[in-house]
Amino acid sequence: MNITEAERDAVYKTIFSRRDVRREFKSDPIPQAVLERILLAAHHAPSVGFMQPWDFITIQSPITKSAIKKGFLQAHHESLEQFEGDRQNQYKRLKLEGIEEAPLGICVTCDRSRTGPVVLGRTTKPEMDLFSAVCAVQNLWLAARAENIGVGWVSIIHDNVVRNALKIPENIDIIAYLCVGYVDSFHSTPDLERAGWLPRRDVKSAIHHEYWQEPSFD
Ligand SMILES: Cc1cc2c(cc1C)N(C[C@H](O)[C@H](O)[C@H](O)COP(=O)(O)O)c1[nH]c(=O)[nH]c(=O)c1N2
Repeated sequence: MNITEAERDAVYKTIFSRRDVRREFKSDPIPQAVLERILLAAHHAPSVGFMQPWDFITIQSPITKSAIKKGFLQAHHESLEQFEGDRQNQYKRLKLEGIEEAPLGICVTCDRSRTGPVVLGRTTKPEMDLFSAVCAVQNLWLAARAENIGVGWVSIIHDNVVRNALKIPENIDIIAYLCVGYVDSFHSTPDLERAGWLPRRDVKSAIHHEYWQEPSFD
């Protein structure tokens, strides 16, 4: 099955216009059929040894969201201390989550023992199962963008807060807490770039030929 030019262009359009969304979520619920398509796309991510270690917890309850938000605020406060001077002031002004505004939360987890202790492809790099779950997050993010749904990843929160709020057993790893909801539009550049936090690197500085070279940033 060949991909047509129009289909190829749609894939690139989706990739380049995907954004991390933290604000401007609309309260419209996500129809069940749409959510199922997005989660099916996530479930079709590549995984080491085909172990499919992920699970997806959907969160709609305001009480649960409020517990997550509380955890974010605590971790956000701690993070603030890591920056100094102007950078700290700039950090303070950033909006870094949409936990309560987004109609839906999705927590992606990883069961590292899902298919037993020995996994094809994980024997020399044990973290490959975690990376597989991140591949599921990326599929989810892109599928959501194709549905005109925004996704924001919140990692400024301690695992134990998410674990307690969502009753996640100790043997399950927490990969991502995602805020999910419709938005009217997607910004053409990342929020952090627009806020002057960091610019996008020139792709040329990321591509090396034959061997590693110190990237130049000019
Ligand atoms: C693993 C991981 C973890 C986080 C993020 C991303 C990833 C990959 N990002 C989003 C991040 O800031 C964003 O992707 C970059 O700024 C680039 O912007 P776009 O995603 O292209 O819009 C993110 N954003 C945010 O506001 N709060 C957060 O806690 C996090 N955490």
